[in-house]
Amino acid sequence: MTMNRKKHTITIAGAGSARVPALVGNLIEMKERFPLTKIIFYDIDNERMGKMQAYDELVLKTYYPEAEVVFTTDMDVAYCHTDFVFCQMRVGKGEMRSYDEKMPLKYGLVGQETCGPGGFSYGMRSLGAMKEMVEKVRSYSKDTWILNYTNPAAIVALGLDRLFPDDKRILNLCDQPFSLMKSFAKILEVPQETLRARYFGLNHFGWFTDLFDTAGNNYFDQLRDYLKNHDFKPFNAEQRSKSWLDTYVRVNKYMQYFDEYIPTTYLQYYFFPDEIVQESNPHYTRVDEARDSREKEVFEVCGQAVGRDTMDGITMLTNGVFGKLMVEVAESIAYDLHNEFIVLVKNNGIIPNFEKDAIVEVAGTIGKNGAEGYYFGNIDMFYKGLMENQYAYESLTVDAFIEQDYKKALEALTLNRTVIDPEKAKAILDDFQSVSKDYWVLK
Ligand SMILES: NC(=O)c1ccc[n+]([C@@H]2O[C@H](COP(=O)([O-])OP(=O)(O)OC[C@H]3O[C@@H](n4cnc5c(N)ncnc54)[C@H](O)[C@@H]3O)[C@@H](O)[C@H]2O)c1
Ligand SMILES: O=P(O)(O)OC[C@H]1O[C@H](O[C@H]2[C@H](O)[C@@H](O)[C@@H](O)O[C@@H]2CO)[C@H](O)[C@@H](O)[C@@H]1O
Ligand SMILES: [Mn+2]
Repeated sequence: MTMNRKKHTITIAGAGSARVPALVGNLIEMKERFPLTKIIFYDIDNERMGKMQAYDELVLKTYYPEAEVVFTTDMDVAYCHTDFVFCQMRVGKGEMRSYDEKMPLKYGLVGQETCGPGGFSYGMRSLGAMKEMVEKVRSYSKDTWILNYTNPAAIVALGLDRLFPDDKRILNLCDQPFSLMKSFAKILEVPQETLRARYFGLNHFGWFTDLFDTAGNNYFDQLRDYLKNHDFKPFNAEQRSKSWLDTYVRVNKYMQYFDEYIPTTYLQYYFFPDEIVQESNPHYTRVDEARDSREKEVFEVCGQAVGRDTMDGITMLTNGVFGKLMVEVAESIAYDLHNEFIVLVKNNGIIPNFEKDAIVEVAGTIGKNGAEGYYFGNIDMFYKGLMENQYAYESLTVDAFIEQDYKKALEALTLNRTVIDPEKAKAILDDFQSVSKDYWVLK
């Protein structure tokens, strides 16, 4: 189906991500909906990006010959002339994620990529590189859209809003609600494309409050009853690592206590930290599992393309979540479609009885001016208390980064529901500081 839409240039920042080959597949699948003239692959690590370059080049030469393809480690080449930045850096890479996930376990604290003390340390790292990226992009253009996956999205989104308050072309994304809705669709045996949700919270700290389809059929009570009586499995359970399968099942545990709404998988770290710590292996955490599964599989497929000039016998990778969401968001902006997504937006009264400056995660639409959240209304005391505490942690973390303020960092960690104890907060903060000198400094 030829749509003759305006063509764009995109820059993939963090192109050494093991998720990028599948993102390229999504771009190929959606070339009529979101056509491109040029794709710039940018990373600071040429060796890592190089592991996938032969594949990226071959699959695009085969299925997207009209697109110009550039690989670079030069920030200026990456950002000087581009319509969209698809940003997915892992600042400090797996090496630092390993510290994020392992060091807290020494103190009986949750070790996780985006939540708890690991999320604090990761947020401090990401804000530095993200600030540098935005400044570089904006030194060339105020019009380039920055679509960002770089985590922890909660800290990055709030920090960039504080650092660039007038920049209206930065949009932070999370694929978790989109991914969970795919799993809900499979459970309910309905097409995901027709499903719509209502949701509220902060990033990786929220709840589904409704689920219905475009024909007006409501599925929320049916889904909630299912999840109270059956193990929750992801739509792609057969492809997921054990730690993710365990994560999904803990949603059932949460709902044995609180079943008004359906929680994101990430809330478990704040409700069952001790159990999760007990089940954690301080020598082998999610980063190791991801390296030995997703990364290993992707690098193996990409390795098949080295020296080849056809894709014969080589699978084209795609991803029904990460890459698909990013491209659909870019499409909705580029052509002002106002499609519905779960979006990260400034509260500003969407939840009237919650902090107006918080970045909340709610249902909404995306068009040429970015994301607009649907009005949600007041939230009950239980959720308000949880979110105000979490927002205070997020806000103090951003302050600690901007002001290089040790005391605010300690306050942030002490507030975090997975830490609480100031002795442990100080111990983990000092440990993280000792390994983070290349990324952040506190005075
Ligand atoms: N928001 C979401 O819901 C969501 C979903 C999935 C992944 N992510 C995030 O996306 C990012 C990528 O994760 P992954 O596992 O796919 O990637 P990865 O760890 O496989 O690779 C990340 C790449 O980023 C590069 N990088 C680091 N600093 C950079 C910088 N300053 N400029 C350019 N590139 C830089 C690294 O060299 C590496 O090649 C992470 O932050 C991850 O947490 C977010
Ligand atoms: O542990 P990882 O590196 O495999 O994934 C961490 C990310 O997990 C979430 O995204 C998941 C998504 O929720 C899941 O269903 C599947 O589709 O993979 C996605 C990653 O592409 C979460 O939203 C991200 O913030 C995490 O970084
Ligand atoms: Mn996410």
